[in-house]
Amino acid sequence: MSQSESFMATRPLENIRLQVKPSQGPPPHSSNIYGQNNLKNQGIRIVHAARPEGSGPTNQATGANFYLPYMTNSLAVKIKHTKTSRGLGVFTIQSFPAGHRIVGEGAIFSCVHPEQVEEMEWRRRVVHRWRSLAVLDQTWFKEHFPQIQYMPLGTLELTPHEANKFFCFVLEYAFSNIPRDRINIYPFASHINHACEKCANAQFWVQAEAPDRITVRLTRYVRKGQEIFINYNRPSGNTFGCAVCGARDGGASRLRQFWQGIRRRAHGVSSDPSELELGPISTQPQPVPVTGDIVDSATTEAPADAIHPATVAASRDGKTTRDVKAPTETVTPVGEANSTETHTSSQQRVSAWWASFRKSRR
Ligand SMILES: C[S@@+](CC[C@H](N)C(=O)[O-])C[C@H]1O[C@@H](n2cnc3c(N)ncnc32)[C@H](O)[C@@H]1O
Repeated sequence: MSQSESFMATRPLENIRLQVKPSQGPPPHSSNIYGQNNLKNQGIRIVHAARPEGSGPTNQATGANFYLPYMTNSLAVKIKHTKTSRGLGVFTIQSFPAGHRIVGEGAIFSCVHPEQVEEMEWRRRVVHRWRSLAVLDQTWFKEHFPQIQYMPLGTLELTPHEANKFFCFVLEYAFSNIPRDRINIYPFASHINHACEKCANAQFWVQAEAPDRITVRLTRYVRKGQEIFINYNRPSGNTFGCAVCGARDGGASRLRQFWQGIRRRAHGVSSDPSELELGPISTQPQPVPVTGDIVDSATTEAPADAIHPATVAASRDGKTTRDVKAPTETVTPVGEANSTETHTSSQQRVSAWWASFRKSRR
């Protein structure tokens, strides 16, 4: 037996985890996570890279015969590090007016909605979905989302740790489609960070029908280099606050409101929502969330062909409640209730004392 044969005999191929070297840079037809596109300077925008003839489609959502939809927005926005705990974010490459459609793109990863199947079955399908991606797609996905850099390439089994991290990633980055049967991850939209309703400078819609394309529109004028924010609109709130004013879902103290005002002005945002320069989409029906961590901002009034907001987050047992109000920035000043109570009781004490004083004088 030759040396290589003995190696194969003792270590069957399926038990060997491939040692994948870091790539030497993005493939020439794609952009890296910073939105740099080699072809951009030549004025060429590659939307889809064709699959080799005869190979099956990668994208289950669209059934289209292409590898991942590559950067379609690299001339309008770029992904870069926010230099904060938020990690990456989406920034404009030039100034845009309110109402501008800043992102319009197809999903790069699509799988069954967690509400549709049992948890274990959902997990199984998500892993299967990853393993069935072409290696080129997996590589691109990993380069684009640093959170999944640890994922093995090809059809290798995931370790329980890798699988768990991947589930969390999918739930954190995916948007639900409107029938709530699929969730999708998008190249740019899934990198947009959260801000409260007042501070978000964009809104998002997911197309009503397959292929679940997402559209992000600006709700106000955005200067070159500013970060794009959408409101995740999760009824159960986020573990993080608004990226601009720091407001937590569900309210802020008066002091926090004061700082919110200052920070908003520093970001060029009017503190009075009525003064905001709103784009045409502000006339769309307001988002309606669902209970649990899963947010679907679809409204019953939306036209049949409307595209509208829908985000998926962590929980999988949320039920749809279409009349729940979106979390608003209702502010309960700290200590106000107590001070009112104190004020009332001291008034009562004074009048009681006055009554007894008058009685004693009689
Ligand atoms: C859909 S991803 C957004 C892109 C992400 N920042 C990245 O690095 O790729 C959602 C994650 O971004 C982070 N994030 C989004 N908005 C945030 C905010 N306002 N403050 C802090 N972290 C935020 C949270 O970690 C959240 O789980």
